[in-house]
Amino acid sequence: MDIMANVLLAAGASPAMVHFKEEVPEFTPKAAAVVVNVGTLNTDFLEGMLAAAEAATALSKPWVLDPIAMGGTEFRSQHILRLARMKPTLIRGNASDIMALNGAQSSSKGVDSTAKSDDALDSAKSVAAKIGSIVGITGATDWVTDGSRCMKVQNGVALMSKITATGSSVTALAAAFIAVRPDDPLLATACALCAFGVAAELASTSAQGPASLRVGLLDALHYATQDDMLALAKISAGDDH
Ligand SMILES: Nc1ncnc2c1ncn2[C@@H]1O[C@H](COP(=O)(O)OP(=O)(O)OP(=O)(O)O)[C@@H](O)[C@H]1O
Ligand SMILES: Cc1ncsc1CCO
Ligand SMILES: [Mg+2]
Repeated sequence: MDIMANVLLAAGASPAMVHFKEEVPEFTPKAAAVVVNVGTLNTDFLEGMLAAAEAATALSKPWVLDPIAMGGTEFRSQHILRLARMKPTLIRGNASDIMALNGAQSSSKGVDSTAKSDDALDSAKSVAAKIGSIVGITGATDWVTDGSRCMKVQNGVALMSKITATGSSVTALAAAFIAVRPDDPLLATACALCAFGVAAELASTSAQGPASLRVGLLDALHYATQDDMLALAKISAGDDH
């Protein structure tokens, strides 16, 4: 929650961490987009998540789902599937999460993926087509698909996987980008993944390890210019690996 909220602030968005179901009806109309992140799932959070997903849908607001550790436990899988069937605008996960969401046996190491993002692209396409959501997979290469159209992003540094919740943070950043371009959530998601990866690249030149990369990533998201982004962006259309 800390890094997610700070990533949003550094990038110019305005986070609000609202979990209690009683607050959802009043708060959702004030949000430009809703993030449902099952990272530290419990029954109280779940009630808030279901209410928020319902409220966002009723208000035609974009909402995104981060299916962390899909397949990790029966409880988690059952409720992630229920949330996914509510048709989020975007589902963003790592390769193991997306493959498990498509029905494969979970292959994760805790919350971390043991699969490569390229190997989850078919699962992502299948989930996107079945549910009608945009699906994003992160990893060395990030992919975004709506089931037929695909975009590929090759920014970022490997050390990002040693900072907890960078995935959750980029999911939240994608929600903020979708709030700005609701007409093209696939493009907005690809741009969010790209901007996050470029910020990490800028930060990595002075980082000494995960902790200083985490600090530098927030600084770079705040200070990076449009020229920095355009100079380093590695983003393309199509699904050739
Ligand atoms: N090997 C890599 N090279 C470049 N970037 C990477 C690499 N691995 C992960 N990333 C980047 O790190 C971010 C998080 O991706 P990751 O796939 O680790 O998410 P996740 O496992 O869901 O994260 P978390 O569980 O920590 O929230 C993404 O922006 C992704 O592009
Ligand atoms: C480590 C961890 N455990 C539950 S959520 C989370 C953050 C990244 O997914
Ligand atoms: Mg990870």
